[in-house]
Amino acid sequence: MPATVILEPADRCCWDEPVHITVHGLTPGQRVTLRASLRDEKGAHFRAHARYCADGGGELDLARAPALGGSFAGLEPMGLIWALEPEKPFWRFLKRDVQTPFAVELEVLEGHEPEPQRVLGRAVHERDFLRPGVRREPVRAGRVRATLFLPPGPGPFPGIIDIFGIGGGLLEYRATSLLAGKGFAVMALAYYNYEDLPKGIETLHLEYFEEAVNYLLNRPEVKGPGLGLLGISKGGDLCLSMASFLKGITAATIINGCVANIGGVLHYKDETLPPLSANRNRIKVTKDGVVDITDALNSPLEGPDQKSFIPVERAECTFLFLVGLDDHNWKSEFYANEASNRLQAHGKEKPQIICYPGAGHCIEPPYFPKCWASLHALVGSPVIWGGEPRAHAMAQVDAWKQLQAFFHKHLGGKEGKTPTKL
Ligand SMILES: CCCCCCCCCC(=O)SCCNC(=O)CCNC(=O)[C@H](O)C(C)(C)COP(=O)(O)OP(=O)(O)OC[C@H]1O[C@@H](n2cnc3c(N)ncnc32)[C@H](O)[C@@H]1OP(=O)(O)O
Repeated sequence: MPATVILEPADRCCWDEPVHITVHGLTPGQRVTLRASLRDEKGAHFRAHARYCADGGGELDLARAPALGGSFAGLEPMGLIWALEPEKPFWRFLKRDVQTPFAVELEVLEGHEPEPQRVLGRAVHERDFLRPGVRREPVRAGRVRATLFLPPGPGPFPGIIDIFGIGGGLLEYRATSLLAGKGFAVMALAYYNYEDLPKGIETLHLEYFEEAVNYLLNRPEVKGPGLGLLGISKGGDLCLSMASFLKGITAATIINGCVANIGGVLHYKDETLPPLSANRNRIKVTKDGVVDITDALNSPLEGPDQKSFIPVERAECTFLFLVGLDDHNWKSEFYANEASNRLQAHGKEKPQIICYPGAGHCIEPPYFPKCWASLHALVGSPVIWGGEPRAHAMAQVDAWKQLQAFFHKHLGGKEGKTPTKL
């Protein structure tokens, strides 16, 4: 008898939302393997599988039945999504075109063998990045190259600028997922390696970011008086520099950022922050032959590298630091603590720091599969990012809630603190 896969919500939902998966029409206690797969926009194939047993009524409910092994084990209703792994080595899960969904194919296969045989049931779940009603507007204003996402309705909405890290380009998936139904006007901002912006990161000017802040604050749909900033990795130190040097910033969330300027020289008016230097002799190679750069950077507390320390004490905004304790890109916890020390030494408010045990560098929106290792544009070879898959997945769900609560609280909107579950 063929099995029926029931999805709730049926057919589609947003990427950051859970889907409830049940299978009907199995025999009591039947052993089955569930397999999920999707193909990204570059054709790379991602797969996950888990072994289950149907209950006495011949039903399998992933919210109640623990996985008995496979890509993960235990009660993990969303495991088939967050445990997706690329077939291609060193490939990172990314969404480039947020206007199209990812289609996740789910198959129910007979038995628990490593290569299961007969397909008993099948369903496709489309996972969207752009909710109905959300407006996507490319921004080409002065020098600013960005994409603005506006919630339905006239607003005004709290405004956020979203900045990614080394690699450049313009990634929109976090801005749009964050925006979707959550009431923020979010502008994903490119700053290099995109259209007519500089190709490299060697020299950046904060005046570019200032232009972006002023642009967003002047939009009639955006509620002032200040903006939120969200940055990961190199995007994190850029947010710290923006908050320290520029006006109009109310709240900043830094995901695994550095308290020093990274990668290239940063200019603002007559001030310059040199990049934190590194010692390539401290780069390690793991037993799998992949590069680990955790120890490569010098300390921003010592010698000439102190000049790269961002003067966070000048910032007038509130900070939230989200830290993966298994970050293998760099020492995110140390940097967050040093930012906190510097702020407090100057009589500023102690920032909120949330540390996630077992989470790596790339803390993405919920259910993004963890990338084990991928090309690092500055290093020129694949590097490991860190993170234990389950802990990393749990951290992503919590971090997502925390940063939204933080922005709602400080930019106006729903008040409230989300207690961390970890
Ligand atoms: C000693 C040094 C110490 C240095 C410390 C440095 C600290 C740096 C702090 C950071 O910022 S860490 C990086 C965090 N960055 C991000 O989270 C941004 C995410 N961006 C990326 O991962 C890449 O930039 C991206 C994969 C999006 C590249 O996008 P592109 O649009 O430029 O890709 P394109 O299609 O032009 O391909 C460029 C290269 O990327 C590769 N690529 C593309 N998509 C990929 C994918 N999905 N996964 C892995 N690799 C990918 C592609 O194969 C190709 O490799 P090759 O140059 O070897 O041919």
